[in-house]
Amino acid sequence: MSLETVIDAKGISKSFQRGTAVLDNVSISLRRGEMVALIGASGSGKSTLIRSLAGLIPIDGNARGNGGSITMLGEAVQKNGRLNCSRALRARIGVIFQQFNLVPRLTLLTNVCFGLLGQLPVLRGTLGQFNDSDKRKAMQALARVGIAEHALKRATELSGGQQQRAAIARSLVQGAELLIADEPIASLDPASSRRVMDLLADMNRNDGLTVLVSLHQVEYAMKYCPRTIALKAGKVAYDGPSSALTPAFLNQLYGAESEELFLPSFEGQSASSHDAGQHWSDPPAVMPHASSAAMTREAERLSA
Ligand SMILES: Nc1ncnc2c1ncn2[C@@H]1O[C@H](COP(=O)(O)OP(=O)(O)OP(=O)(O)O)[C@@H](O)[C@H]1O
Repeated sequence: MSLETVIDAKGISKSFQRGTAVLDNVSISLRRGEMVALIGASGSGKSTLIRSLAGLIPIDGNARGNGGSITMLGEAVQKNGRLNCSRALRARIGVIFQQFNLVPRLTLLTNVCFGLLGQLPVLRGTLGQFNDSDKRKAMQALARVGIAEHALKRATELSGGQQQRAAIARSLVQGAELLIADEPIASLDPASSRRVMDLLADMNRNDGLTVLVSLHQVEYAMKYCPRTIALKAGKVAYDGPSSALTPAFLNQLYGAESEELFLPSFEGQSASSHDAGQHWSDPPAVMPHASSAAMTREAERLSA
């Protein structure tokens, strides 16, 4: 694997209101080819971090000019509160959202063609004039994600899982080198969640895409992502192998959210096993956010 750093965020902070830091001096870096999970309790700052990395919101700056920086694929996205993301750089970064961000009244084919905008002359792109070659690329991407037969349906006619796969197809035609996904499976059922995570893992393995994916469900982080970064109250609380996450640490990370879920199956696992980087011998039956019986069954299936 190349050792090239493709995400480099240094000392970034973000406050929406004066004096309330949602991100507090966060530094993370990802190397090309990694697949990394971003986890944390609700409100810990995962979406804010993803949106900052994608150059969708400005990070905080300060008068001294040393307010943190984000560099992606070797180019500055923002520095000390100033956004500076070029069109060319945006074309190299795919962003996947929980709510898919497709244009509802347009067909899947057209939505996927929008992934080509960064490669087309501005006028043709602005007018949405896609030629046969563009459409062929979009069809190939839709076939890859397994929904080619729905190409001419409007986005609204499809299930959440199918729409998310279309959003992934859009990143495929975009030719993104780096994919940042903000809770892409949060609104999907377990079967659709697996398909989406399988696709991200396939793009990571076979296309060499670097993937940063925020997840509510720790079991998916452990199953799909060799490395996990955990946020707690806007700070990095853990950055290391997913296999070394311990029940004790996760209980602490999720606090009240996981109190009842973790205790019975995680007794005997101590914080020291986390420190020593030991692995769970038996993955837990129930994970944070696994509030329904369906999710419990899913966790068991994934850990089989
Ligand atoms: N545009 C905004 N204006 C004001 N506050 C915001 C804004 N966006 C996020 N916040 C606040 O920032 C904090 C972190 O939100 P964020 O969405 O990043 O958390 P999260 O970890 O992604 O949570 P969840 O898992 O529930 O999606 C929350 O307290 C939220 O209310």
